Amino acid sequence: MTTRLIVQTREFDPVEDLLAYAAPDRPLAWLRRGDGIVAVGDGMPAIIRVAAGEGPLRSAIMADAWRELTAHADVDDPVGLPGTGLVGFGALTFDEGSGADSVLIVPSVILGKHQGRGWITRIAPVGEDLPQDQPDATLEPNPYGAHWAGTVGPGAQSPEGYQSSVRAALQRIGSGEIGKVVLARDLAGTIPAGSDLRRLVRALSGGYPDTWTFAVDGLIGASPETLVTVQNGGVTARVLAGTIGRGADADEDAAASAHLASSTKDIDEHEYAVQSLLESLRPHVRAMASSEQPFLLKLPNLFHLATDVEAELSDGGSALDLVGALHPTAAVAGTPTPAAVAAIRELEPFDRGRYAGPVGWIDGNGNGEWAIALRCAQFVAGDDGANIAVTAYAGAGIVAASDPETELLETRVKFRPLVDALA
Ligand SMILES: C=C(O[C@H]1C=CC=C(C(=O)O)[C@@H]1O)C(=O)O
Repeated sequence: MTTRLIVQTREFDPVEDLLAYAAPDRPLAWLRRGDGIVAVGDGMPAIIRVAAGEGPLRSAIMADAWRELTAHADVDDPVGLPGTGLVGFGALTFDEGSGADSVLIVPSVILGKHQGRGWITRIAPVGEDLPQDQPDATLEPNPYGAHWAGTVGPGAQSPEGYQSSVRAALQRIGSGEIGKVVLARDLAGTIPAGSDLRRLVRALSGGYPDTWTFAVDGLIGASPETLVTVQNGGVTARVLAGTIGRGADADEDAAASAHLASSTKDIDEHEYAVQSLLESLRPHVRAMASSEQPFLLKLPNLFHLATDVEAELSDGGSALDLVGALHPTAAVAGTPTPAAVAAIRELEPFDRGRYAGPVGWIDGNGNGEWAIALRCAQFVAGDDGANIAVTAYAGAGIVAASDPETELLETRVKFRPLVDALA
């Protein structure tokens, strides 16, 4: 049966710290430089959950279910910005064969902020009171819980195992089977039961302001890479591939960035990622433009080669339709895609779950912002007060000129934001 929702958005004095209103144990948030959207409390009038085993259709099932939900929603939204009205927060698995499920969550209250404007959206099933009309309705910030620390160590893939997998990938590249493959490794550990996960979200968004910080169904991270953004017919994407760690001082830093900018290995790796995005995006857009040369994106822990792409949507698709068309790019899979995904299945001894999958939000007009879930960890609450399990992931693009030890070090640098924030 179709869920029918009633949705009301109103202007609201911009809130300084959106996260302070989120649920401590299961925050639902999308933040960049203090702007973004956050679910208040943990009410969820609708969840679209696509179970493992739906294969390549999972994003299409989700996009269709979202169209159905929006078509039957009664929306009162005089604010009319991207991210107002009906909004769902989503996280999809990287691999269509993953044992994890993909979700799109509609919260009952959303606080948003964009360039000095604030709003509040309230959502309820038709026939029920909107949240502000319920007897115990309040909108109070939740004080942050006590500081906590976690421990993480090697997961299913050890550092030595990772280097062996890189060597095996290099053989496949040498035989011509693949041109590029992105191989990841995992770290596993625990954090105390009852930890206020907003502390982690806050540390990531404060420490890495140029990233998109997300928290969706226990997947928490700060990604520097968008998969696709749709805003009133305009489409943008930021492609990243090619990485070097920051130097210890200004001279080392300048040398590192100069090395990256002229490294043919990294430029090749980057080009695979750009081409895969452009090819997949082209059928859905017009006036596609991207810079000839990548620029250097400077993050606190590393430099990336980056290319921004802009276009105009030509087929009326939603942000989720584009997510389905673009994922997985060669920034997280490789080239050619089917052979790279097959190599990942064979060479990584774990299920990526939602790591390197699409994470973001969509609104009732099809606008949305979707990142690639990088620099992240999946948190799973334990039963009966047991510790919360954490699995973190980081990968690196392997091309013909890759060196196993350098790639291992690169994953270490990519783990740093999360590992530091957990310590
Ligand atoms: C696969 C990851 O990063 C990708 C995104 C940017 C740069 C990358 C690289 O230089 O290898 C990767 O393609 C990761 O962070 O886990």
